Amino acid sequence: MATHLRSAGKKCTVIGGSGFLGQHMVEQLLKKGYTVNVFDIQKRFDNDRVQFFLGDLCDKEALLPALQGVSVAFHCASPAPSSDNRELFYKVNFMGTKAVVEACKEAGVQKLVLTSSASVVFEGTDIKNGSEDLPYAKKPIDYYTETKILQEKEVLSANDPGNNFFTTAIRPHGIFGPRDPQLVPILIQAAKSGKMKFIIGDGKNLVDFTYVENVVHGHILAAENLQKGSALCGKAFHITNDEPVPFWAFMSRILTGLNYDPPKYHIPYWLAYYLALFLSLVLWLLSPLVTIKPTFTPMRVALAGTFHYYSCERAKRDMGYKPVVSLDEAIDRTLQSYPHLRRAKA
Ligand SMILES: NC(=O)C1=CN([C@@H]2O[C@H](COP(=O)(O)OP(=O)(O)OC[C@H]3O[C@@H](n4cnc5c(N)ncnc54)[C@H](OP(=O)(O)O)[C@@H]3O)[C@@H](O)[C@H]2O)C=CC1
Ligand SMILES: CC(C)=CCC[C@@H](C)[C@H]1CC[C@H]2C3=C(CC[C@]12C)[C@@]1(C)CCC(=O)C[C@@H]1CC3
Repeated sequence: MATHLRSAGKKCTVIGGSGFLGQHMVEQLLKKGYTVNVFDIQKRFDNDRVQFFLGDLCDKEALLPALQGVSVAFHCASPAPSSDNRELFYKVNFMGTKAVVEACKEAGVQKLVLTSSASVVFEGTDIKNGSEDLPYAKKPIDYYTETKILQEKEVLSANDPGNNFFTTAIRPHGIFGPRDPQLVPILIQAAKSGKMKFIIGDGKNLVDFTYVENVVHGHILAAENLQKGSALCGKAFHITNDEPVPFWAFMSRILTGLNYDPPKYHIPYWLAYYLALFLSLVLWLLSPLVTIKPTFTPMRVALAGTFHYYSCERAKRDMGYKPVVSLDEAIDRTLQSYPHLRRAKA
């Protein structure tokens, strides 16, 4: 059945709809004819076609009005990984997600699609073409990821066909695109302050970077294919660009595209890792006196210096997923969208 027919008359709620991914979700859902509610802790855009509900997702009572009459809820809210706030990650990603599940059931929502993360299986060592069958990380790279694991387990185990409640999780990796507040802005900030001189390791490690519209496409396909007896029920799916790329080639392309020099000196992976670890220890000791957010954390060094790319064969097979925007086109569109980060040529 054509997508526009399947989506006719569908009403959905995007929890976290004011965020980077959330806003792109809202735009595509509206284009596909959905009626869209946004539930978020803040309102970051205006759109007459969207009904906004402001509140904290940890509060079930606040969520309920946003879920009335809705058939699909997309849960893509999370504190930013860089907030580095243990209590907040636990409260929002774990306890809050329990509240989301409860509220969906109480409001009679039939489908819940969670935005998880491919990092739930990443322990800081190489993953090449990893499938969804990899076990959850026993030692997740940070506390954000630890709570993404708890969150994903909570949502997948809530799948309950007997009560007409179906759940699934999308695991994207390295989302980028227009309005992303993380990847490109952090990279350019690091370049501006002269920190992007070194390639960690030999620079050959392949990584997935996934264009935001492909991530959105995966979520919408998941919602449309999630039904009684489908292979999606209670399962997680990688959504990638299906074009793994050397981490440092990708970074260099963004840097040169915005008129910054690419990194050219190599530093051994373990040296970078232990330097970052030492730096975080020093900053932790100094934290009662001063708060400094380092650019290079052990987590970022691990992400920058290892292979970690994932197979999206399961999504292709079970929901007919195929990236809709190629990596080349995605990078061009992203570069175009950041004129304010472009360095004036000397
Ligand atoms: N960006 C990436 O590369 C990847 C992201 N993901 C996942 O994708 C999802 C979306 O990420 P992204 O769009 O980048 O994140 P954003 O931070 O841009 O968006 C998340 C939104 O959720 C809101 N939010 C946070 N806490 C609450 C709360 N307690 N109640 C209601 N709303 C809340 C945020 O508000 P505020 O800004 O005020 O906190 C923000 O508007 C997340 O679940 C993330 O874990 C997964 C893999 C990769
Ligand atoms: C080495 C350096 C300073 C690179 C700058 C880019 C990084 C800020 C990004 C490179 C890979 C990104 C990434 C995430 C955040 C931004 C990066 C570290 C996530 C941690 C975001 C949340 C997730 O669920 C997993 C992502 C993995 C990749």
